[in-house]
Amino acid sequence: MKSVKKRVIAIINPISGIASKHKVPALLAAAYQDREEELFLTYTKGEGHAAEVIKEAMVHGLDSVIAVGGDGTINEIASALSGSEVKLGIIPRGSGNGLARALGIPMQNDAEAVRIITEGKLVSIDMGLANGLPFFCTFGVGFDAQITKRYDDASTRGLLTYIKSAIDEYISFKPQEYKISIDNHDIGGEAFLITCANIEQYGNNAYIAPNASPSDGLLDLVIIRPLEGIHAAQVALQLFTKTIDKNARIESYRGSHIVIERSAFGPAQIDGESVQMGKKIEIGVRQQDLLVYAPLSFGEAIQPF
Ligand SMILES: Nc1ncnc2c1ncn2[C@@H]1O[C@H](COP(=O)(O)OP(=O)(O)OP(=O)(O)O)[C@@H](O)[C@H]1O
Repeated sequence: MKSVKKRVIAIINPISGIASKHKVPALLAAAYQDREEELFLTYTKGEGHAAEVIKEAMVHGLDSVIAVGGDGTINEIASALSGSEVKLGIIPRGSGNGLARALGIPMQNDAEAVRIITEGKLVSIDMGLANGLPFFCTFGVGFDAQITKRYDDASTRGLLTYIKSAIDEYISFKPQEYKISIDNHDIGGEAFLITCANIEQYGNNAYIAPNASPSDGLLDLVIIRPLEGIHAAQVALQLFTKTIDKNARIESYRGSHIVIERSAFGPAQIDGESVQMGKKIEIGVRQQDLLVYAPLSFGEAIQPF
């Protein structure tokens, strides 16, 4: 009897990030040449295309999907795979690459990223939902949502464009009043930024929730109160030194049901993509809803040296 080969699809976003992708197809073809899986490759044509490709492929049977892109590409793919047995592999090619970094997938070593997919371990991660929209990294309103909107509207991509968007936004940004609750505990007040984090970072090693776990069935709620001058500079530094939790002006909570209410409809960010959302946003989490390939060392305690 002829055995049916397992099917793997690599989905490449041609516009994500700034690093070249032209060597990725040959690298994948070589890696899968002698394996029992059959490799297919496709380039996304725009928003929503990755999900269509997966829907169609699932009808014919699908073992895994390799995302070649950033957190937006991964969000579309992971949303389509969540709750299924189909596994996700990542070759980081975004601007921020938050999920890949949080899992310990290297940024500039494609051979190793591929080896993690073919020989790494599977981990099961949570999926957050903000008014029903899935996220795997972070969801936020306030300053992070405004920067994301600016970045999405910019004509260039990459870290420098992101930094410019942040500085331009900081000059005109006005904090808002919010009603917030987490697991029925009311918080509220004025905030510069509110982030619900499934993973520790936004991407680019900007650690907004240094102790977040992607698999605990909980989200870390981080509230940054209005900041000025030196305090803003201090937070920016602590974001990149993974010490934001040491700042007394920053509040952190952990839970599984968060409600954010604001005065008007406006921007939000979901895994670094800008969306518009209503006044009331309900955020929940589905525990361990997505299977992802990670390095064998993922999850092991890092020994101080
Ligand atoms: N061919 C295409 N043309 C334009 N946009 C596309 C195309 N294919 C996919 N997209 C969209 O590109 C967006 C950005 O992709 P992605 O988030 O992966 O990159 P990034 O923003 O550079 O990285 P990161 O999210 O890690 O910062 C996604 O929302 C996706 O829907």
